[in-house]
Amino acid sequence: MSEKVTEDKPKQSNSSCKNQNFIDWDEYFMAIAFLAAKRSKDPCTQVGACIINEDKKIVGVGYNGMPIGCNDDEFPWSKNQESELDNKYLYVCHAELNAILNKNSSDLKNCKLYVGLFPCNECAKCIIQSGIKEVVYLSDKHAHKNGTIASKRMLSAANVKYSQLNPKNKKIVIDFNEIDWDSMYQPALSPAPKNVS
Ligand SMILES: O=c1ccn([C@H]2C[C@H](O)[C@@H](COP(=O)(O)O)O2)c(=O)[nH]1
Ligand SMILES: [Zn+2]
Repeated sequence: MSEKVTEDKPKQSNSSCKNQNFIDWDEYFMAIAFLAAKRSKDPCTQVGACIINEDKKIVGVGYNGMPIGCNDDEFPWSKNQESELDNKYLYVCHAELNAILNKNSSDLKNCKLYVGLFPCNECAKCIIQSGIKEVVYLSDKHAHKNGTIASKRMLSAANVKYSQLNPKNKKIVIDFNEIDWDSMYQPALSPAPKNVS
């Protein structure tokens, strides 16, 4: 199975009547990162990450969650408890780390990572060591924090490019009913079969 990697700009309408309402590659991979984030049990911040190779094939997806075997009903999700041991930070695996560890290819050399939030310094180290060469992120809300500043220093030193995505589509809705729309709302286009007993 291999789909053709095509130019991702929606073209002007032409006689082929193809759907003009498709999302571009960046939006597609970022949306997959966001969909993965929906699996996160973190009540405050759900982060997802999606890694693609040079052929635009997805080679890893992950979200922030407790390590395997660490029950996410038992480990804490708080962030403001007095004891550090009662807060999530010492335990939770970050989305980028999970996406890297979930890889389904032999290595991640020259891959590109899409992530909702700019990677922290610990994730930056994993990104660099894995061979990923580019990071595309959406939010840089922790830009002022030392962790983010250190992360950017390391990524730049290691020649890992990073850029903020400004998606054309600010919202992408997934509606499971859509698959039946042609028959439900356009009966004239798909008339009921004749002579069906
Ligand atoms: O690079 C990162 C940074 C953070 N995360 C995860 C880790 C935590 O589950 C949340 C951050 O929680 P806050 O309540 O917003 O402090 O985000 C990540 O996956 N990747
Ligand atoms: Zn991180």
